[in-house]
Amino acid sequence: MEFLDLPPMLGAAGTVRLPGSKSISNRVLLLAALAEGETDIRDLLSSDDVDRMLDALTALGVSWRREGEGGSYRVVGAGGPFPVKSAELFLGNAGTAFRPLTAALALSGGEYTLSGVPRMHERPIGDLVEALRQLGADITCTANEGFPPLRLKPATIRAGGVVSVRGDVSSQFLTALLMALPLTGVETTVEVVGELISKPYIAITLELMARFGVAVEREGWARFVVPGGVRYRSPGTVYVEGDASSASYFLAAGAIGGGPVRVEGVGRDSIQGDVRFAEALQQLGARIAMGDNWIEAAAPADGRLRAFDLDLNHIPDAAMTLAVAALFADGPCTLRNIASWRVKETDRIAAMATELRKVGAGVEEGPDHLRVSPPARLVPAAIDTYDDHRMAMCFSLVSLGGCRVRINDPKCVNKTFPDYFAAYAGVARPVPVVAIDGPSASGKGTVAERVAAALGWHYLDSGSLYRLVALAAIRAGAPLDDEALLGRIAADLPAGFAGGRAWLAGDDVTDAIRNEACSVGASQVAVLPAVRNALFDRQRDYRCGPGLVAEGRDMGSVIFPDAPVKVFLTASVEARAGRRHKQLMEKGLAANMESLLQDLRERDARDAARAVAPLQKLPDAVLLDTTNMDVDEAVAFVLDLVRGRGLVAG
Ligand SMILES: Nc1ncnc2c1ncn2[C@@H]1O[C@H](COP(=O)(O)OP(=O)(O)OP(=O)(O)O)[C@@H](O)[C@H]1O
Ligand SMILES: Nc1ccn([C@@H]2O[C@H](COP(=O)(O)O)[C@@H](O)[C@H]2O)c(=O)n1
Repeated sequence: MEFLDLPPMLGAAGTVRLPGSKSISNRVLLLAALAEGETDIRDLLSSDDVDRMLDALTALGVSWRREGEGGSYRVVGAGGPFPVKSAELFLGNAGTAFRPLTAALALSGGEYTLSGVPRMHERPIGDLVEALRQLGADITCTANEGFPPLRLKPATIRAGGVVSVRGDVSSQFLTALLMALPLTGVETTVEVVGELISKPYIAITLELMARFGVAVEREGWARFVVPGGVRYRSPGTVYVEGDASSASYFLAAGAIGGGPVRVEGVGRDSIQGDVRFAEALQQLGARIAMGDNWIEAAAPADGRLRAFDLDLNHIPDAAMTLAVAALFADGPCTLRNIASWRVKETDRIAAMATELRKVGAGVEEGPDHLRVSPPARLVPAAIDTYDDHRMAMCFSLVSLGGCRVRINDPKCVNKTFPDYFAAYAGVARPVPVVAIDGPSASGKGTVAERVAAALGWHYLDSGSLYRLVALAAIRAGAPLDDEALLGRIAADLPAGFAGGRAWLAGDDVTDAIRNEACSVGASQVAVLPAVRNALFDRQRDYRCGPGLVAEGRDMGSVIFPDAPVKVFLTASVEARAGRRHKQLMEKGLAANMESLLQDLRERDARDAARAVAPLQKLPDAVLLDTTNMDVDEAVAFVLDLVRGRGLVAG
C-alpha cells in the first residue's frame, strides 16, 4: 500500500489557485457534446473523473481536443443524440459521468453498455433507471436490479407528460434526467418524489442548461418543466469555476491553522452550492472574507473553533471537511441530514467514523448523522482512504493539530484534485527540524543541544535511545544479536528523558548508558532492522512545535527526510578521539588514546557499513568539518543555516 506521511504542522497561511469544479466540468462537457456548434471550455478540471467523461465522448463519436497545456478544450457538438450507436463504456467511479450519460444514451436510440469499478456497481441507480423506463427506455441492470452495470437498447421513447423521479437518494438522478430530456424535443414535466436532497447541485444543472439555451421552469424543488422544440446551442466560450468542494480543505486549514488562507477561483459569484461551506465555517467562529472570485478564512479571534450542530444537506461534499474540523472544536459537534454520504465513493458515514476514532475522537454514528467529540490530544494514525478522494483530503487537516498523520493510498485524490498534496504543502507550514548527523564524538550532541537551547526548540539525542536499548538488553541478559528479542525490547522500552537525565524503568541511567559496554552495545543493536523499526515512530514523536533539533546517524536520511536543515557534522578521527579523551578525563574516567581511536574506527565502520540507515553524508546535507573549529563556531554555523532558511526571525 502506498502512503504519504504528513508531518505535524505549525499552521497554515497563503493562497491556492483551485482546480476546476468537477461538477461543472462534467456537466459542461456533456452539454457541449450534445449542443449545436463548437464550445471552447476554459479551466476544465484535469482529473480521473473528467478523463472518464472525455474517454466516453470519444467512444460516442464526439470530437474534442485539448488546446495547449492548461485546461482549455474545444468540443465539437453533435447537435443532438450521440452519433455512435453502439459502444461499451467504462466509467470508473465517476458518478458525474455515469448518471448523466445513462440518461442521455437511454434517449439516444443505440445499443450501449455502461460499467465501472466494483464500488460503482454498489452505488444505486435504480431511481434513474425507473424514471427512464417511464419514458419507454430499454434498460437492463445486468448484475443486480437497481445497480450498474447497465445495458441500453434502442427503444421507442414516449416523451411528454409527467415523469417522476425520486430525489431523496441522489440529486444526480434528477440532474441526469433534466439534461437528457431536451434530446426528445417534447415538453416534459419532471416531478420529484420525496424531499430533494443537495438542491444546490440542481441549481448548477439548471444554470448550465440555461447557458446552453434550454431554460427549465421550476416550481419550488418538486416540479421541473423541460421545454419542447429546443436544442442545446453552444454559448461559445464557457469558463469553469474553481471547485468549491476542493476549496473547503484550504478554508478549513486557514480556520484551524491560523490563516489567512485564500482560495482563488470561487467566490461570491459562484454557482456552486459548496461555497456555503464558508458560511458554515463562519458559524464555527472562523473569520471569513469573500470577493467575486475568492474566499479567505482565518482562525477565530480566540483561536478555537466553536462546537456546532448543523443540518448539512445542502453541502454534502464539503460537509466531510467539517467532520474533520470538529476535531479542533471546543466541544462535541453534530453533522445532520447527511444520509447521502452512505452511497458515495464509499459509505462515508462509516468510513469517517472509523478514521476519526483512530485519531482519538469519540464518534456516534447514525443512519444520517455523525456526532464527533474532539479528543484532548490527537493521536498519530494511518488513515485508510477507501478509494475516496475526499477522505484523503479531509484527513490531511489532522496534521494541523501538531500531529503527524499517514494517508494511505494518497493517489485516490486523482479523482478530482491530482495536485492536492502539493497545494496543501504550499500553505501548511511543517514543524521545522534541524537534522545533525555524523560519526561518533564529532560533537553532534554538544552542538545540537546548544542550537536547540538558542532557538528554544526541542532536542532529540537519538543515540541515547540505542544506548537505552543496549542497556535494557544487557540488564535482561539478552544476546545483542537476537533481532526478534531486541526488537521487542526496543518496542516496549520503559525509557524516557526528563530533567536532562535519561531514565530506564524508573532508574537514572544517564551515566550508565555512556559506559564502554553501552557504547559498543548501542552500535551493535543499531544494525538490527527490528530495533530501528521499533524506534522509528518514537523518534518522530519528538517533532513538536516550535521546532526540533535532532542528532544521530540517520536523522536526515530516514527519520526526518523532509528536514529543511540537514548538517553532516564531522571531524578527523584523531580530533574526535582527542575530544573524547578530554571528555573522559574531565569526568575522572580512565582513557587511552590508542583504544579510543580503535573504538571510534570500529563504530564508524559498523555505522557506515550496515545495510539499514547507514551513516552517510546526503547530497542535501551541508558538510560541517569541525576539526579546526571550536564549539561556538560550530553552533554559530548551524544557527546561520537555520536563519538563512527563514525558519526563525533575525
Ligand atoms: N568543535 C569542537 N571543538 C572541540 N571540542 C568539541 C567540539 N565539538 C564538540 N566538542 C567536544 O567533544 C566532545 C564530544 O562531543 P559530543 O559528545 O557532543 O559528540 P557526539 O558526536 O554527540 O558523540 P556521540 O556520537 O558519541 O554521542 C565533547 O566533550 C564536546 O564538548
Ligand atoms: N540515529 C542514530 C543514532 C545512533 N545510532 C547508533 O547508536 C550508537 C550510539 O550513538 P551515539 O550518538 O550516542 O554515539 C551509534 O554508534 C550508532 O551505532 C544509530 O544507529 N542511529
